[in-house]
Amino acid sequence: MHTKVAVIGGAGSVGASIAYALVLQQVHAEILIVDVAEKQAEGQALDLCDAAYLSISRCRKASFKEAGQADVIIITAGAKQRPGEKRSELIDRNYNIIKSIMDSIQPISPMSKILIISNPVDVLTYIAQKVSGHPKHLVIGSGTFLDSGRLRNYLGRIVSISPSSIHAYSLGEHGDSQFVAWSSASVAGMPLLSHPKMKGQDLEAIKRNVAKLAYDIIEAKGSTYYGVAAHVAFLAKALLQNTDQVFPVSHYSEKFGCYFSWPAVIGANGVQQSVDLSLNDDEREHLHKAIDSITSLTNRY
Ligand SMILES: NC(=O)C1=CN([C@@H]2O[C@H](COP(=O)(O)OP(=O)(O)OC[C@H]3O[C@@H](n4cnc5c(N)ncnc54)[C@H](O)[C@@H]3O)[C@@H](O)[C@H]2O)C=CC1
Ligand SMILES: CC(=O)C(=O)O
Repeated sequence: MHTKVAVIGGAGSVGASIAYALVLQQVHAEILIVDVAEKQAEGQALDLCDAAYLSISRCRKASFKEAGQADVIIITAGAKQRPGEKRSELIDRNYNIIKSIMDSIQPISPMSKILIISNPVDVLTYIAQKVSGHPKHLVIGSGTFLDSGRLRNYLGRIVSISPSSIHAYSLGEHGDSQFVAWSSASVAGMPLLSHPKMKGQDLEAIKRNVAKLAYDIIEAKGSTYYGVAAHVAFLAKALLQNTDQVFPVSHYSEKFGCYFSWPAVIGANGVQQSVDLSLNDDEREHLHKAIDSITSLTNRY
């Protein structure tokens, strides 16, 4: 099969769930499972092959070198949070892992799109681009795509409307400083905050509860993987099928000199365009705080 999607860290919970989501979403590609844990990678690939019988996807274990030639290279390798631990606390453990992976997959095919998922994702996306020298628009972090999905689910329950009819973004950092762009949020063509069921809602509490969901899931079952997997498979499809869909993902900003999560048009050329979304003064202040939080870590490298 010509099209290839590599999942590095594919033996782990997030990587294997992404591969499974790609199979279930009928992605027409060969999915390459790559991991330092070779035996587990072999097991995951064999298990996924059984599922792929009912799909147009194919699946096998592969090497780091093969991953470097894939159309989309998804990186989920690395340490995960313990209950109560912040994503930013993973940086020392995951910096070396991302750096060694970027070295082991060289030479990277010039048109490969690299999708970073490992946490802290905004910081590691910056590092992956910096150490590989791969073009900035082809290195993307999953950012707040998952948080925005969680937000839309939460708001959908409040207004009793399908989350797919709600347009609202969590932005900035896939971490504790994320914020909601309330001023641009809409439902069924009307400003979200004008919806009668949004009257009297505590917006700060909504934001806090959405940002806390990852902590709640980790506390309850040790880690999160299905939510992120479904979102990342969707993103990979947009890259492969050149859909020009808009997703809030971590991408490079020339203005701020770092990666942070912001809506972008995603297609075969990676980030095709960063969306010109306007923020009010309060949201702009939150954006600057999120950027400070990210750059306080990236500045170390
Ligand atoms: N961005 C997001 O929205 C989300 C990110 N994550 C992050 O994803 C990462 C992975 O989480 P899990 O899959 O739950 O962890 P896990 O422990 O189940 O899997 C991690 C995998 O990485 C592999 N690995 C470690 N070093 C490697 C290397 N140098 N090369 C290749 N593979 C290597 C391990 O062998 C293991 O299979 C964590 O950093 C976690 O915080 C998790 C959920 C959501
Ligand atoms: C773990 C993580 O980053 C999340 O579920 O949001």
